[in-house]
Amino acid sequence: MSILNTLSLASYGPVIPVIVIQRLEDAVPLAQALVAGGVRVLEVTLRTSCALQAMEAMARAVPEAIVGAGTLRTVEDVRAARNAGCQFGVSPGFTDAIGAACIEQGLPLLPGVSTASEVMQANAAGYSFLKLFPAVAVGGINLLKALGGPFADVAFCPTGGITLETAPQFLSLPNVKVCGGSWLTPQDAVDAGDWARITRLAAEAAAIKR
Ligand SMILES: O=C(O)C(=O)C[C@H](O)[C@H](O)COP(=O)(O)O
Repeated sequence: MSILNTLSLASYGPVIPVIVIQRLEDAVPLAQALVAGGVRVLEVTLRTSCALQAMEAMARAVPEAIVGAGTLRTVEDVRAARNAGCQFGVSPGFTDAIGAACIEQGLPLLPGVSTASEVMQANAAGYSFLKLFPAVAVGGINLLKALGGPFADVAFCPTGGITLETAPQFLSLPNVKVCGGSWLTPQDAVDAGDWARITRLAAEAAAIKR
């Protein structure tokens, strides 16, 4: 399945889990656990050395999963994510180089921004669905409401500091289509192979009303 634009990712559910894979062998059971809980869009951060292999393994073994690469920081990261078969990319911030590389290589990008100037820079490069990162630290709900004035046509995926309890407040804003968060995949649960707990966390997140 190919995703035409990143905004369509929001149609799969209210939360995109931000995943850090430390051990390659955890990748497939973790993806299976999230999908079993009703969460299909998975952002795997490029923060670890096995991340690219983890994405490939998830995409191959769990066809219901829509696997994307997070933490894209360079043009090389974009190329690597594309080669690993990722269906979308997410960057913590925005540069014209990342924006252009994703368009050139056909990788739908959810670029990160945290200021009005960065929103304008991303818009100028053709992006109007943006990750607000780190969402809570840069102003959270108040910032999103304020950005909704001048940027009424821009949609956001706030990520950074959001929890199961606070996600509904974010999702009630007209310019928030989906939230990102790492709370669905706590490191201690992954380390312990507690996939049932991750399925429960995924099911709770998938059930959030928006
Ligand atoms: O690694 C990346 O690419 C990031 O952009 C950072 C993550 O999106 C946030 O760290 C998730 O935030 P928490 O849900 O507060 O853990």
